[in-house]
Amino acid sequence: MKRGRRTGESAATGVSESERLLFGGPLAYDIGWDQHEGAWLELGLWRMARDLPAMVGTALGLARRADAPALRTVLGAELGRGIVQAAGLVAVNAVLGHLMASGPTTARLTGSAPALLLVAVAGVLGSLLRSASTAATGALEPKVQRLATEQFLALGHRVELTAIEDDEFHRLLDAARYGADSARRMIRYCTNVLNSAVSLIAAAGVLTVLHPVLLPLLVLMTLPSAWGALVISRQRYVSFHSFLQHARAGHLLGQLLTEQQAAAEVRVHDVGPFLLTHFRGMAETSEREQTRLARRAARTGLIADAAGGLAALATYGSLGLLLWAGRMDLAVAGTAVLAIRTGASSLDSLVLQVTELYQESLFVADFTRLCAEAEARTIPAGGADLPERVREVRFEKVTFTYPGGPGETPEPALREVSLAFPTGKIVALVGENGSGKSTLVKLLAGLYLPDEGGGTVRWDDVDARTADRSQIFGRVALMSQNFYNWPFTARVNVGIGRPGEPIRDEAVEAAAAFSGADEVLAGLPRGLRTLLGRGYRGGHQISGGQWQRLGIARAHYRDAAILIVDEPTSALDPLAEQRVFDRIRERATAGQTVVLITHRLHAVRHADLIHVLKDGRLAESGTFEELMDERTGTGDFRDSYLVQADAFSTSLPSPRHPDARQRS
Ligand SMILES: Nc1ncnc2c1ncn2[C@@H]1O[C@H](COP(=O)(O)OP(=O)(O)OP(=O)(O)O)[C@@H](O)[C@H]1O
Repeated sequence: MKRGRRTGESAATGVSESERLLFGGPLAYDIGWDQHEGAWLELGLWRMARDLPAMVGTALGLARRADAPALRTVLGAELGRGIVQAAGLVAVNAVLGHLMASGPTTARLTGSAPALLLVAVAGVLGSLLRSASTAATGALEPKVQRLATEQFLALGHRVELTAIEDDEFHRLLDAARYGADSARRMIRYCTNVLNSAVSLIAAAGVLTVLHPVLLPLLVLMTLPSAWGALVISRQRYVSFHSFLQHARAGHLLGQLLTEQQAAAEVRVHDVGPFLLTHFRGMAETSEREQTRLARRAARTGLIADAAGGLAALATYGSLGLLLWAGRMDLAVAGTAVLAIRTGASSLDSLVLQVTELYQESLFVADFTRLCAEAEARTIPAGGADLPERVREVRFEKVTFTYPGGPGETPEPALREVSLAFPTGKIVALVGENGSGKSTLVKLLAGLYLPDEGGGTVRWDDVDARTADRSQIFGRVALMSQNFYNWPFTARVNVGIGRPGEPIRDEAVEAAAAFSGADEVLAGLPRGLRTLLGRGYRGGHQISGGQWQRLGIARAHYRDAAILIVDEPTSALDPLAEQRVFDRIRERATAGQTVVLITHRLHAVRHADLIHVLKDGRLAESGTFEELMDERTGTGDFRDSYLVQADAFSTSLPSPRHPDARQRS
């Protein structure tokens, strides 16, 4: 029943044509939360009362860690303000008592003077305490946000790669990012709640003394607005979750229109109007949702106001009745009206602040859930030590499957693969697109582990599953197909290969010479200090091949035991490519293991060992000669090699470039 109602809430907006066309289906949907989390979404008074303390505890815990003295100042000042307000109310009561007593006006005025002075002192003290609280809150909030964001980012970068690639985990990451901001806002709401609660207690205390029936009436007056605020808050929260991916996709469309990478195609292919149309399509879906929410909020607000009005009528009616029946003095009734007004506004503000606090706390709960989930999916720290000098890394019947989406049963990307990477050798991995080469080297690099019961990757006798993964990472330099172009200086683009150490310019220059990036550096306006990335002051753009040379330099600078190069030279010109392959051979001679993935089969002639993958299985292994020999090879490698060789078989004029002639 509840599930149906909730699903209906967001389904009401429908799926836009843009979502269907660009993203293949609805992005605003209710999955996950209903099915897995269920009860935590139930926003009711009871649940709020039960969960809120823990959530407030989380925010206050963050605040204490961020700046304990500032937190103490805020709490002390707010508590003080409440007490001062209570004293002020009592003093007002005394003033009214004196003014409405019988006797000459001068005597009544003189009699009320001390109480009046107390009212004034309470006002001044209240202002001082408020400014102390404002200053401390202002200092505390950004620190809490920084701490929460840092915690979020620290967890995010330590989780397994499979978690980062998991759609559900990504949704949680999105929500938790918002939760870090919520932690900041919670501090303000916490102080407001504290303040309203103390002044409410003061007003309630005064009311109870005046007449016991006034207190329940005060509570009755506020219940409808509490209900209204809760319902609206719940609707907003459900909507936020339903629209998380939709909002990200809409943002993406906006970004694509102005992004540098897409800029050329956007203009030449005239993609701009297409993207803009769909941006509007997506935005209109969001607008419909906002309109729907606003209508429901207006309806809920009306009902709450009507009920609140009836309750106010009952309260003031009861006060009138008490006066009429002579059960209350006029002075007491005056104070009662004042206390009811103060109490009602404190209670209103308390309810509003608690509801806001609760709404924020739900996002902080996402943050807490992310922390727990990330903790469970974090790459474990510690483990078995790798041998000082590893003789080989061995794959034994390794099967690996990428996680599938809901309702999918994905096929394994690797099936029972057994092969070895001996130390100090050049090992080539070849095979068709999608045959599993990149997946296999990610297992070698420790980024993925084999399926449960799906074989073992061994570093000599140490199983990668139980090994200290940071040691595996430390042994590997990865120059992957999709290496990252860091939008920093050229120096950092190479030096980030060893991020834990100060960058040494001589080593950076040596690494650049290794990959041919020295020529790139020579052409940069500020050499190593040139910022690589348009869009920032002094930013410089380099070509795809030049980025690749820098990427290879970075992998070399890392100076790891195993150098994995996945299609390292796809963007290099032929001479630069030849130079890189020559240098890679030198590295292997110097004792480094080189794992080379390439589709240019002539480049693997000099490999010590070639593994051929096909449909996620090992098709054959051997030296170039063995694979080319009809008696020892299966033909998988030979056939592909001959197809490529055939393209070059016509006799060509000899090269003019001296380097090329030397090598031929
Ligand atoms: N992150 C991923 N999530 C899910 N499936 C993936 C992921 N990466 C690769 N795959 C799938 O795993 C299979 C093997 O992909 P892989 O990238 O290892 O192939 P490859 O041999 O390196 O291909 P190519 O020569 O085109 O680079 C493919 O079917 C691919 O769709």
